[in-house]
Amino acid sequence: MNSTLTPPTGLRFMKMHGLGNDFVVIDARDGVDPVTPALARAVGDRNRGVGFDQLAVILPAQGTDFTLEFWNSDGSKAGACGNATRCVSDWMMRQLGKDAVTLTTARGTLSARRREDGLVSVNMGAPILDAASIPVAAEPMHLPLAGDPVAVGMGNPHCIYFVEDAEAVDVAGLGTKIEHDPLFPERTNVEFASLIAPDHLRMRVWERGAGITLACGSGTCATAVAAHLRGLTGRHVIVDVDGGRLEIDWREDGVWMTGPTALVFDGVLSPAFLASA
Ligand SMILES: N[C@@H](CCC[C@H](N)C(=O)O)C(=O)O
Repeated sequence: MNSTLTPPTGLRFMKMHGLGNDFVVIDARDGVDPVTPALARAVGDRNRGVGFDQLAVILPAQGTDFTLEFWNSDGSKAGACGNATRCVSDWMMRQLGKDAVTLTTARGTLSARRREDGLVSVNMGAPILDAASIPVAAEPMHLPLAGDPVAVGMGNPHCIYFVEDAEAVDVAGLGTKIEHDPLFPERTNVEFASLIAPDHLRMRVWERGAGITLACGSGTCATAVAAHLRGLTGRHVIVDVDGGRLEIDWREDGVWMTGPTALVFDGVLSPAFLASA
């Protein structure tokens, strides 16, 4: 028997995605958190590992139903990941036999629930609009950069450009440049959005630590907040991203994001792979 294909022991994982924003999820509630930056990079390698945009680790509850931490495929940590939060919350709701859960993340306590249409909503909390907390070294509503972008924090930093045609933007070229702009001491995610109607946006994204992704939940929330603050939209918007459609509702109690979730497969990282990571 080939021990690499059928390891006697190893590390179990699930593969999930929300609108093509894909995740490896490790349930570490019963043991120690196994993830290091090197392991995150190795698992995130789409040729030699499993491949993901983000790695989500479920950790023991801390006064909520569970704790969730996030890694990017470059081995950096992220304070928020909206789509992974929706996907893991959906799985946890099924595990716990509930239609709503609360979770602890680096940005605080979040809540999620299943809607009657089967889509999963998460309250991503209030947007962060003060420069020091985003963090960004300028006035967030009008950054001193060509194109007049807005900075918004959702537990992670976002730099949002409103453009005539999001399809025409060189997302990789501009995204990598802005991600590393000195205005952002912790780097930034970068969104390019165009207005379709006062309740409808088109958005493309460059994610800090992951590059172009098909969707970014926190980025979609940040873009909806920025669009409303700029007077372009109301507080409820549909956002078309490369991987599909998200619904954002900025309410009194926080920014709610709703969309589909998918569990694709589960598997085991072999001892040989873990030893080489
Ligand atoms: N895909 C995510 C965001 C993931 C984290 C981001 N790349 C960061 O470093 O802040 C989402 O759905 O929110």
